Amino acid sequence: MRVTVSRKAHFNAAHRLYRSDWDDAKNLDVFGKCSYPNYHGHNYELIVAVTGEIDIETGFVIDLKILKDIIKSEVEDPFDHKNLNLDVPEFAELNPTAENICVVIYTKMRKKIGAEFDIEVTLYETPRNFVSYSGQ
Ligand SMILES: Nc1nc2c(c(=O)[nH]1)N=C([C@H](O)[C@H](O)COP(=O)(O)OP(=O)(O)OP(=O)(O)O)CN2
Ligand SMILES: [Zn+2]
Repeated sequence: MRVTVSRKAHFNAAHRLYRSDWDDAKNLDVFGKCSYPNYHGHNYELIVAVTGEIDIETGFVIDLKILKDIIKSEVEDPFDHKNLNLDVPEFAELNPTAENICVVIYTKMRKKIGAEFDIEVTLYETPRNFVSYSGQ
């Protein structure tokens, strides 16, 4: 019997969507207002879902305190109140779209959470725009 345990988190961050090998006009055409040169912010909402067997002794799939601490150290501390393009090394050469941010977070989670667990990361960039990744 596999059960899913989820933890919500949030971070505020600035970004700009653009490709340095495109001129400003093409960036504006493709990425719209998210390509504006002076950056802009989003209130990102994150859900990390961990699926596994319930431990007979504890009744836990995973201790939510452990999940909370992993999300804090891997996502909140490095991303919150940062400029993703300038401050976060993973996005130095990677466009910080919601899709790419979601995959980066999944990869960081995957390194910290045991292989016996399945993980799904859902990232809301706005209340109506969200993406999910589960390593497929
Ligand atoms: N596939 C993607 N498309 C877009 C992304 C993305 O990351 N992946 N990002 C953006 C913008 O950064 C942003 O998410 C869109 O902002 P906005 O249009 O303001 O979104 P809203 O939900 O506020 O828009 P409403 O029209 O009010 O619903 C664009 N595309
Ligand atoms: Zn944006």
